[in-house]
Amino acid sequence: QSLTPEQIRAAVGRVDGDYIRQNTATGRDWPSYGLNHAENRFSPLRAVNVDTVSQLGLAWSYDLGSKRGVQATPVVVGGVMYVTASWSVVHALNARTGERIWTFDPEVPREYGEKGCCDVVNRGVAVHRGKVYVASYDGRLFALDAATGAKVWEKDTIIDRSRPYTISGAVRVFKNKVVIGNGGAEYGVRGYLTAYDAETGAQAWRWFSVPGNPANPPEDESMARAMKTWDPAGKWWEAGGGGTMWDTLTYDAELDLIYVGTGNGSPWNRNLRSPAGGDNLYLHSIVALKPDTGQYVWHYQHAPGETWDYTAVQPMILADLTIDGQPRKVILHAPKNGFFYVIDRTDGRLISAKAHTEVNWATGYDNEGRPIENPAARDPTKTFEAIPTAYGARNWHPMSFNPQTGLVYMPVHGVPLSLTPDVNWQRNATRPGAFQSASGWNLGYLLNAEPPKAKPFGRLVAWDPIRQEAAWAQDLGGPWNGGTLTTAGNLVFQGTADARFVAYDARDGKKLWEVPVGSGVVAAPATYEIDGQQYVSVAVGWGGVYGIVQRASERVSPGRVYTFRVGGQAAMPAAVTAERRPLVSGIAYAKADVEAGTGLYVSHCAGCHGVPGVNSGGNVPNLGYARRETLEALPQLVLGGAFADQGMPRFHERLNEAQVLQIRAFILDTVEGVRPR
Ligand SMILES: O=C(O)c1cc(C(=O)O)c2c(n1)C(=O)C(=O)c1cc(C(=O)O)[nH]c1-2
Ligand SMILES: [Ca+2]
Repeated sequence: QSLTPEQIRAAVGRVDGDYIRQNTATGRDWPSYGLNHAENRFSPLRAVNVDTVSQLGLAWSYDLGSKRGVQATPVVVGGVMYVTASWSVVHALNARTGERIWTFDPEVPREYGEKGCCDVVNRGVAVHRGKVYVASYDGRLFALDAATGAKVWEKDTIIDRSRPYTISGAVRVFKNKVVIGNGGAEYGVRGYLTAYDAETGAQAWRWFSVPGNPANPPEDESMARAMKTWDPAGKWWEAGGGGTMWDTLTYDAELDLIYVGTGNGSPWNRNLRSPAGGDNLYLHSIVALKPDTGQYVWHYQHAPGETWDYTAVQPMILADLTIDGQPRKVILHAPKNGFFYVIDRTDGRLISAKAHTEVNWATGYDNEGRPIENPAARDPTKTFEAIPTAYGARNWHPMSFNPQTGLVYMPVHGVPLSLTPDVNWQRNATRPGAFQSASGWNLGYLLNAEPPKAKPFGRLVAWDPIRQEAAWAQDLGGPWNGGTLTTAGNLVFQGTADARFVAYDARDGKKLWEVPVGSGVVAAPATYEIDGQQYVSVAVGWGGVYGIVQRASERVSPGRVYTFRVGGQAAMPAAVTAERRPLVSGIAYAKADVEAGTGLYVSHCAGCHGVPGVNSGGNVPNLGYARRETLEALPQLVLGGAFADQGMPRFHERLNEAQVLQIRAFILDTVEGVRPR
């Protein structure tokens, strides 16, 4: 049952692009993040199917030892599973038994935690010719020996260490090149994608998604063209411009192109970034590049002049569909902005775009493939409650496409947020009331300065991309549910925010099976076969940008991989439940401090700790429910760096004791406002 290093080396040694393509027919392994290069997450395995799914039982579980978000899709080859947990730690497991083979910890300095917007997460590894590749949160890329976890090479992918670049995304390997982007556009960075030789780590190419300083020559023609779509008066290059490529990436072997989705602008607010307007290429676009050189081929920009933290980085799927009687090679794409896009991947032309949920920033698309905008959506003087919000109608949670049913299975959600133009924005200035500005955020908007009116929701939607309409939907109660997997057994698997793992009939959405798991689930499941037995695995661990501050389940177990098979008999691990504490009370505060404390809380604390007392917190505690002793000692804890090992900054250079007491006054006063009487 146990695997020797020789067996592992032989199994992973075989993996390359051809291997991944051949595996598409059998689905025996799960050799890359989205299963195959099309990233459709459709497994041809059918031993687990609508008739047998009710017999699924636990085969094994494995404790990842993490307390923050777990977003990885496990990669499984030849009976070995590679899965990542928070802080970019890699675990190699025997996929038959759950036994640990090795772990690799890149030892991300915990003070790096605040340099990323959205939790210290990692979406997974790539494997190729005997190596495992992972990118760490602090931007280093590692090649590891698949059998031992020993480091083969390491590269610093960050071009400017004075900027808060981070990496959350899963690495991909295409044509013997390791490709990785990065994040940081909430802070102010210039997005780029880099390819490295898989064997040696030597840099092969780099493509920037937005232009740099116009005083310097553009890197290539695509940058020369892009430059004309930005107003130099905005000095966008000082704030980096954004366009970070922090998630989706696919390879089209047929057309020999890679497709990458780009992110939002830095700062968010275009009126400040590029005052004269302009499309601001290549923000919020899908860009086709040549895999050998990184050369630009075409782009499609869904949201010209992006200004709402909308991003095109949400997972793409490649498919061949018959549309109006014609066979079409398409990209299926449902980014944050609420539309579902079908794009011709031979030339980047829009075939169709349809709102799949409530949308108020645009009413539809014109014949040129441009959105018809609602003018209020970028009014420089008024608050706009964009729908969807920056949390997206969808986010990075992977969707799947089942060619048998013709349906795309996507987690859809809404988290309300209002945007008020921040006319006093100054780059990198810490300003009370400017969200997370003390950590270096550069938005150019105030968040929720006016309370939003929308209500949060979450559902699983089965979308027909040809008819551009929903075939069925399941209400999931609240936002931020896991990614999906679909199979030839006509199943859809999804973990939920309220800590369940569920299987549905892919045809009609009927719920067929569910099991409680140890915490809310955000990652997508994987399935594979070993010795004729089909397994279904999901990495569980609540987190991500919404999960930091809120949760939908009181189960708060550490990150864990659960693996199921028909007839599995293992005992489910006991769940850890959040300690139920009352709203904090019994501490005196000065009412006069509340106003100043509100501004400081928003600029220093809100991004991780949420709004005190309105909910019981996410994977970072809500201070409205803190122990009294904690709040009594708040100045020492905050200024002394008591939680530095968990990623909380030591604030002694940013705050003084009087200011921490102002923050505490805000916390306590907010708690009084929500305390039931
Ligand atoms: O602009 C960026 O560079 C960037 C990076 C990331 C990231 O790397 O995780 C996220 C976002 N933006 C973002 O807007 C967002 O909603 C988001 C959610 C998450 C998450 O892991 O839950 N990451 C990110
Ligand atoms: Ca962003």
